[in-house]
Parts: sequence; structure tokens; C-alpha cells
Amino acid sequence: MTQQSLIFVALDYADAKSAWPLINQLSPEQCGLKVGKELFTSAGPDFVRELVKRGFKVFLDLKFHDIPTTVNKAVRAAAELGVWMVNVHASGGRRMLEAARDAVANMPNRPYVIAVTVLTSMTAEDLREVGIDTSPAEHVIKLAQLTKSAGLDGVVCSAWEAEAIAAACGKGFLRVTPGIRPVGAEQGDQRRIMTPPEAAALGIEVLVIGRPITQATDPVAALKQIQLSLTA
Ligand SMILES: O=C(O)c1cc(=O)[nH]c(=O)n1[C@@H]1O[C@H](COP(=O)(O)O)[C@@H](O)[C@H]1O
Repeated sequence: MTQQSLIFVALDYADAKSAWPLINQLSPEQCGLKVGKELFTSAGPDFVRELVKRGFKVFLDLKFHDIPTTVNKAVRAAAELGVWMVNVHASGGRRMLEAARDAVANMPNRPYVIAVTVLTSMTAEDLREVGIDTSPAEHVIKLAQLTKSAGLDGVVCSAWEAEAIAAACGKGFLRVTPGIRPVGAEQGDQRRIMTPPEAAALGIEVLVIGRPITQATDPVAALKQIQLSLTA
């Protein structure tokens, strides 16, 4: 993993046909690609295999959250597509996390397996409504420590929690942060947000950025502008 933040473009399109025009203008050296629930459900595993074949680092974001056996098998199936990273929900608990880890333990070139802590769309009030009375920051750290002790490679969190995670879980534990918004970009449903230069300055390993790129009039120009802003 390099010191500079890698950008993963979240391909949140309805189908493969809508995603290809942007992908065809991108190169594997420029960014990674995140395929989430919407696109995977419509475009399927062959689409993912094609991205891998073209040399892209693919983050398959299906956020598995189920009983340990099911998650183990789902992570294995995802890994067999040749993706670079897969994720599960940390709130599935220790045995589920260990099952996710074990799914890929003996694979050559295994993908990173990471766990979502508290969704970047959630606030303290949202957490309270699901029975969690601590702040998002405190809950994220608790789940990051659980994820680390279960032997996974890192977490999805907001950029606001990234420094505390490094302090609690050590270097080499990946921090993957969605909720990235350039100044002036629409916040949408995200709540714990940060700008790309601020997040990069924290040394965050992976920045996930979707709508500020995919919904721009010129997505490639928007990506380039964000990349320039990281080094300015
Ligand atoms: O696991 C994720 O990728 C994820 C976790 C999280 O807490 N928040 C979050 O936004 N994401 C994903 O990151 C992407 C963010 O997209 P934008 O909000 O459009 O930049 C979406 O594809 C989400 O599904």
C-alpha cells in the first residue's frame, strides 16, 4: 500500500451499459473501481471479472452481514472473482468476522477483507435509534478494534475517525473512507463528510468517491481535479 491515498470511484450506476462510458475513459493507474449492490445486482459477476481482466483494482462492496457460514462462503465466492478488496459489516460480530477472514486465508493473491464500522450516512441520533448510545466516533473505534482482533485487514469508516483508528489499531490497518465531498459538492445522504485534501492529509489509504465524480458533467475532469487537489 502506497503512502498516497488511492482513489476508488464508486460506480453507482443502474447497469453495466451506463457504467462503461466512464470506465472506458479510466485507466488502472489512475484509480480503483468500486462495484456496489446496485451495479452488482444488475450487471453480475461477469462484469466484475471483466474489470479485473482489464487490470483494475476492484473493491466489491457487497457489505455481507449474515451468519458466519453464509458470510464465509460469500466472501470466498467474491474472492474467486479476482477482486482486490471485499467488505462485510463489523456489527455481524467476532465469529462472523473470523469466518470472513478464514474464507480467504489460504488463497494465493487473496483480496483484502475489511469491515464497515458505522455507515458514513449515520449520526449519533441514528445510532441511538438502533440502541447504541455512544457517539459514532466511539462506536467506530470499538468495531475497528474488534475487526483488527478478528484478523481482518482494515475498516470502512468516515475520515473523521481515521486518526483515532490508526492510534488504536496501528499502522498497516487499512482505513477506507467514503463520505468524501469536495468543497461545494452536494452532501446528499452522507453525514460524516470530509474534503479530499483534508482526508489525504491524514494519510488515509483509500478514499471512496462516487457522486461528486459520476454525477459531474465531465466525470473524468472531476476525478482529475480531485486528484490535483490532493497534491496541491
Ligand atoms: O462500504 C462502503 O463503500 C460505504 C460505507 C459507508 O459507510 N458509506 C458509504 O457511502 N459507502 C459507499 O461509498 C459510496 C459513496 O458514494 P458517494 O456518497 O456517492 O460518494 C457508496 O457507493 C456507498 O455505498
